[in-house]
Amino acid sequence: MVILGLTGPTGAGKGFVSQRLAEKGFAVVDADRVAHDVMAAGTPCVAAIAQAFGPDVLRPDGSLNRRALGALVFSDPEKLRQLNALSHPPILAQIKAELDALTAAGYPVAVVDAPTLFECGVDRLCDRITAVTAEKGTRLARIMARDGLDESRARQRIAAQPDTPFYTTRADDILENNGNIAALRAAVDELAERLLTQARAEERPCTEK
Ligand SMILES: CC(C)(COP(=O)(O)OP(=O)(O)OC[C@H]1O[C@@H](n2cnc3c(N)ncnc32)[C@H](O)[C@@H]1O)[C@@H](O)C(=O)NCCC(=O)NCCS
Ligand SMILES: Nc1ncnc2c1ncn2[C@@H]1O[C@H](COP(=O)(O)OP(=O)(O)OP(=O)(O)O)[C@@H](O)[C@H]1O
Repeated sequence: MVILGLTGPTGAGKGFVSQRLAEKGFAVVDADRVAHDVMAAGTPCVAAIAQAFGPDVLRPDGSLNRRALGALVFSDPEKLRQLNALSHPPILAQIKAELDALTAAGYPVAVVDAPTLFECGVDRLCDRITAVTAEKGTRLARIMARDGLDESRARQRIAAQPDTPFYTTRADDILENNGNIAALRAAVDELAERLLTQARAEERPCTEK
């Protein structure tokens, strides 16, 4: 199975790209969804987070108060490092397990959509990596609209992530998403064709010299 890692900074358009690849029939593992699963109420990860950050990061029902935790970690690099150290190992283990299951089920291509692909170590599971990028002002406007963030919160979230070259210098392909949705869709469809070609080449028995 060919594994494509999809990464890039917040608001660049990874979610749209992975949704389009899913429409094309590819299996998609959404690292944000996996993160929600491993940090659900009652998990060892949430217990460790509450111990490290205090009871205010929990709701009365024991679930994570994501807004409160986000406000803490996105304004303090040391706290973000601490959260990553607690959350990334179980996220990586769960993604690996899901990819193993997809391989066993015979999928030709799987896509992992992960904003922290490199930080989590998920890049080491991937055959190809595509970085989705867009200009900072565009990303700012997109996440303010999508997540209902005020401008300072949105800027804080962008500042908590590495700059664009961190992603582009480590990726095999770059999808620049500064245009309209139709342009992005066309670029994704072209990427999908290339992935299928690679998957077919891997499946071909080695009878040719
Ligand atoms: C801090 C948390 C609780 C905030 O939750 P909230 O629901 O408000 O935001 P959400 O998870 O949707 O994240 C919004 C965006 O922030 C960025 N982001 C998330 N985690 C990180 C991180 N560790 N480092 C840098 N950017 C991050 C991503 O672009 C993400 O899409 C949450 O982001 C979290 O638990 N992060 C640590 C786990 C992680 O790295 N998740 C990313 C998937 S591997
Ligand atoms: N080319 C585009 N034109 C207009 N809106 C766009 C475009 N690309 C993405 N969007 C919108 O911008 C928002 C951010 O895109 P998306 O959620 O795909 O980003 P992301 O890279 O997954 O971000 P995050 O890491 O924060 O989850 C979404 O509401 C999406 O619909």
